[in-house]
Amino acid sequence: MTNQYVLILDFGGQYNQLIARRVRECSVFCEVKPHTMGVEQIRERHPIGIILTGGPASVYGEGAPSCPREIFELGVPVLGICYGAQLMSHLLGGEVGGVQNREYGKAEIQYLNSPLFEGIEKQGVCWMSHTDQILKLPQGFQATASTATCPYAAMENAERQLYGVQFHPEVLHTQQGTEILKNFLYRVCGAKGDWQMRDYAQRSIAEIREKVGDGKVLCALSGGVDSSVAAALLHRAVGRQLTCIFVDHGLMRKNEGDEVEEIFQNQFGSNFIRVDAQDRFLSRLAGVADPETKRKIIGEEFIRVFEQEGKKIGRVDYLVQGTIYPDVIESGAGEAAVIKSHHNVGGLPDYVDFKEIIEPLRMLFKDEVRALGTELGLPDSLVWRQPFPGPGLGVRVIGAVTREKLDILREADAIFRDEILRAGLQREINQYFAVMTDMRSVGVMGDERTYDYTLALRAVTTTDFMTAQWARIPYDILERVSNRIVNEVKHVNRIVYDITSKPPATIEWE
Ligand SMILES: Nc1ncnc2c1ncn2[C@@H]1O[C@H](COP(=O)(O)OP(=O)(O)OP(=O)(O)O)[C@@H](O)[C@H]1O
Ligand SMILES: O=c1[nH]c(=O)c2[nH+]cn([C@@H]3O[C@H](COP(=O)(O)O)[C@@H](O)[C@H]3O)c2[nH]1
Ligand SMILES: NC(=O)CC[C@H](N)C(=O)O
Ligand SMILES: [Mg+2]
Repeated sequence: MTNQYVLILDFGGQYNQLIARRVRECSVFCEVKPHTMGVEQIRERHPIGIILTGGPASVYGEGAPSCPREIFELGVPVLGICYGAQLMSHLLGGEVGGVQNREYGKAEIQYLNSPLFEGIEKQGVCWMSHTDQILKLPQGFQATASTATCPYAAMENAERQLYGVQFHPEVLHTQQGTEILKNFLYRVCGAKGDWQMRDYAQRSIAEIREKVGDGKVLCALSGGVDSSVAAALLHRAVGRQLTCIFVDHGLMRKNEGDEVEEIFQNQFGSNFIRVDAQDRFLSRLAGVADPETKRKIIGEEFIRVFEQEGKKIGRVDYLVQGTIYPDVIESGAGEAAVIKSHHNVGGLPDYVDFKEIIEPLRMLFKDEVRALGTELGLPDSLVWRQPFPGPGLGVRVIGAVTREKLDILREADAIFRDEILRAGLQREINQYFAVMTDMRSVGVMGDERTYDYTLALRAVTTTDFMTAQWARIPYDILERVSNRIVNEVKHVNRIVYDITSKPPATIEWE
């Protein structure tokens, strides 16, 4: 494991994991670490470059997060982004202050000569998100970019290899952002591009082995992409010490439990348990309509089932989950707001009876998890499965969950998925499913009045599931789906198609 290494010091910005992701995209290994890391620890890691992230604080505010001034003396190139650039300026004797024209969103930017901007158009669009800015450059620095309201949109001291940008190159709205980061890595830090997904796999396998030793591990396996990839990693790392556990909570799709059992009972060694926990989940959910409460109940029940089954195997120290980065950020990691409590993060109970939860994919985005799955040799049918949330149909039956509503939803959802498959759209559309609304309306069937449920269809295109577009499914396919559902599924007399993007909506309805 002798990959070149870039250290990202975290000051609490919203886009920090995106920085890490872009660096990985440039084939360079990196880690995000707290800004409190000491200089000695930093030195020991021999970084080829250091990136200081953005963050919500003001450098001159009380208790503002900082980093040791010595990192600018290590002879290692440093790139400060937004707060990171302001901090660099502040620590090196420049001046930072609030300005009237806070810049938020896209801005026209003019780039000057700099290794960071080599090979890119001098006029471009960047993404800004700040209320403070650098008012006076530290000694030895010069401005290398500007916008209408921000004269020091970039600064550098090329001799000392210190660079700062006020804008966010990691956000795709910054047209040449990836190029700029690449320039920092390759032209300034001397990166060779010696990192690949394969290295991520090897590194995590080694780390898992070291942590687990000869202990036993229980892997929560849903049959979905994330947990399959996590299980594959674990199986490589600890072989027969691994048991995979699949919980049928009664909120699975049509035939899903049997399909998962069939695929996985011999996939990662033969230690596979299927638990029928339908009654306990459904009875705890009875009459509960609030989405967050439902999610928390499901999150807790999952853990209690894992604990119980763990005890049956003997002493199990580690629980593995296929948690990925969007689950973490939406559940309100660090400074971020809670959007919804993913069952495996924000929905976890306070007390969990395992020594540790291992989440080897916690920092990865969905498309990176897929790449890793392919790297580990998982079949395409698994790697490209559409995601299915842990709380399952529990968050797709709006309001209180009943067996009747679940049954209706299962049938309708199966028809929708079947038609998408028949139309060959399953790769193009990244997630598609039916939602059982909590609403009934009047219809007419066979000359008779009906008063039945409204069912919604949801389909989106996305790469990272953090933002999404509603899918433009051809009308004739929608029509066929609608006809089939109303004809084949009792108690549904109206179908609607969800045409909202994320944001402002989310992909799931609850
Ligand atoms: N029915 C289940 N039985 C056991 N574990 C589960 C179940 N559902 C979810 N989990 C656990 O919760 C984690 C998060 O669920 P999530 O749906 O995000 O991931 P996934 O099912 O592995 O992948 P995908 O996003 O493709 O559905 C899973 O990785 C798995 O560890
Ligand atoms: O395992 C999960 N546990 C959850 O609690 C959960 N909630 C949403 N999702 C999935 O996450 C992606 C983004 O969904 P939202 O736009 O609805 O937040 C979509 O792919 C959702 O299906 C979940 N997955
Ligand atoms: N995005 C950022 O890093 C913001 C930095 C600082 N809080 C500002 O408002 O200017
Ligand atoms: Mg899932």
